[in-house]
Amino acid sequence: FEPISVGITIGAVSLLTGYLSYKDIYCRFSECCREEQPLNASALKLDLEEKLFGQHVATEVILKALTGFKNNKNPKKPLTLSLHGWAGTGKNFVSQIVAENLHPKGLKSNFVHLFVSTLHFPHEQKIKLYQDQLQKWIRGNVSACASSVFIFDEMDKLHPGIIDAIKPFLDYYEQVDGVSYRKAIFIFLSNAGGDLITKTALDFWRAGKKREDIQLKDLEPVLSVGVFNNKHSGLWHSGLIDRNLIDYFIPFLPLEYRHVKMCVQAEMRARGSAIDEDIVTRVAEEMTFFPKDEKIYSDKGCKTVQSRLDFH
Ligand SMILES: Nc1ncnc2c1ncn2[C@@H]1O[C@H](COP(=O)(O)OP(=O)(O)OP(=O)(O)O)[C@@H](O)[C@H]1O
Repeated sequence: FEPISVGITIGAVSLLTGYLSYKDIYCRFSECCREEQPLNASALKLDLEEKLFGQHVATEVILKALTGFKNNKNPKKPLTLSLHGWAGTGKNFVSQIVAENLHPKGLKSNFVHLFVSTLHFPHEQKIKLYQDQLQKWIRGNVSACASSVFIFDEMDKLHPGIIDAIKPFLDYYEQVDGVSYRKAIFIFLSNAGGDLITKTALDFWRAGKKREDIQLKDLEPVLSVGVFNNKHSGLWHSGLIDRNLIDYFIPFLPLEYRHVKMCVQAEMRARGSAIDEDIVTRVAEEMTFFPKDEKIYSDKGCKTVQSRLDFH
């Protein structure tokens, strides 16, 4: 044994463990960006299966997309998900679940950022300013935490100029101005294609087929007409689609009466109250359903369930 090198080794080891335990303690009290932390895929699966009702296609695609991306040590581009569907079908809700599974504080995390078009970018004449601010914001946040999550709600109302501003970050570049965006996740939410997704679900229902038999391949052509070739949609104008910058298009099906009931029950559970089936039925029956004759799908999805429950 050579006393000096043994001493150095012991010193180095204790410094390292000291640093690790310091980091552990620090991260317990203050939020840390744990970019190398693997995704707990079974926890995400359980969350989606237990909390998200009536969205078997979205559940499957989201699981596949996130596990694939997080298991890849060397992604070539950031993950971009585009969520489509009717109002109140769970697009924001899913983003929240995804965010919580990536960063435990979810939407409150310093590493998760939600933008709402009409709220954050309301004035068309200020587009240049918004572009500048948004680019700085994304650059700053990805530099601080590579696995940052950016959610853009109301994507169909987003000015194409704003989409242009995010486009360089979504591409296959190794770095943009010294920052790599390849571990970040971008989630876009929109109603674009919602009417055509509903039509497909309705065709299945009218043909006597089960909702659960609807597959992604049944909806892909629908999305391609409603979203990819819709010249009025911001997505089309921005060229995100023809440059293949969106990794997954995720359809959300319209919700039925039984799903609305499940939402009411979930809300009662969340409020810590016992499930009262009479109230569940009353709240669900107060919602309006379409089409006019069959009345199958809730026109607001589960959106107003929480406020309606307050009246009972
Ligand atoms: N599929 C679902 N499963 C469980 N709960 C749901 C589902 N869809 C909606 N909800 C409930 O309804 C609330 C409103 O839904 P959410 O905001 O996710 O709708 P959205 O699809 O984003 O609508 P919009 O397009 O209008 O923004 C959610 O917070 C959640 O409580």
